[in-house]
Amino acid sequence: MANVNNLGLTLEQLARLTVVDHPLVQHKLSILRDEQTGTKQFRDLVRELALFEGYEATRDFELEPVQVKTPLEECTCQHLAGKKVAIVPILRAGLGMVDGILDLIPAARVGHVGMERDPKTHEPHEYYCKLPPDVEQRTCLIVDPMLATGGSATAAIQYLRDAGVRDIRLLVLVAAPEGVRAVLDFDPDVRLYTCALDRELNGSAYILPGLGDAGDRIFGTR
Ligand SMILES: O=P(O)(O)OC[C@H]1O[C@H](OP(=O)(O)OP(=O)(O)O)[C@H](O)[C@@H]1O
Ligand SMILES: O=c1cc[nH]c(=O)[nH]1
Ligand SMILES: [Mg+2]
Repeated sequence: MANVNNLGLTLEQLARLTVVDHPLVQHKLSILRDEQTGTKQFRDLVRELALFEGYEATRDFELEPVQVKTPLEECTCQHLAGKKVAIVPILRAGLGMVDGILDLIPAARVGHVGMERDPKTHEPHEYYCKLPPDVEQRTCLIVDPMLATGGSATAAIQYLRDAGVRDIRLLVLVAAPEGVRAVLDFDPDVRLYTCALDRELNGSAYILPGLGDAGDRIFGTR
């Protein structure tokens, strides 16, 4: 696995990278990587890991005081200060992470960005995009289990920037060093969350050790 200190990132870029290394996350990720893990369990784990990661990626959401009357007395509590959120899965594999985040933020809107990598050039091709009409007022959580070359993620970030979105956070489960550098170099403000920093890409731009093709494993299309 890669070490966060050996990625050649600047201190400013390091501050925008979070590796979610909670023991439960690492345990679930090990099962996800296992080639013996079947479609149903794989899909369940992607959803659960997205929930854990969403918890970390929303840690700085602002609160405001609210008065609550318990059965015993009134007290001042905190509730979310009305932050509006959009979840933006990169199709297909990103769809697997949507429900886990919706479990945390049920009022979030969902936009879709359809990208497919060309198997030879590894360049992403956009085939579908649909965002909520007020997306520029929302914090956007782009979700995709895999960050390999970074081509798909940077194209999705550019699409959201063109739509006027200011607060963009990219949530992936497994990242290659190449993809981490590409994303943090590409956009000076995006924040990146990953559960694992893997070693490298192979000649077909698949992540090593990785978990194979996330889309095929989620949807059983291999
Ligand atoms: O960082 P990159 O080099 O762009 O690679 C990562 C992308 O590749 C995979 O999608 P894929 O194109 O296989 O589409 P799918 O989700 O429909 O399987 C993955 O889910 C990412 O979107
Ligand atoms: O390892 C990889 C790279 C891209 N897409 C995947 O699904 N897996
Ligand atoms: Mg795929």
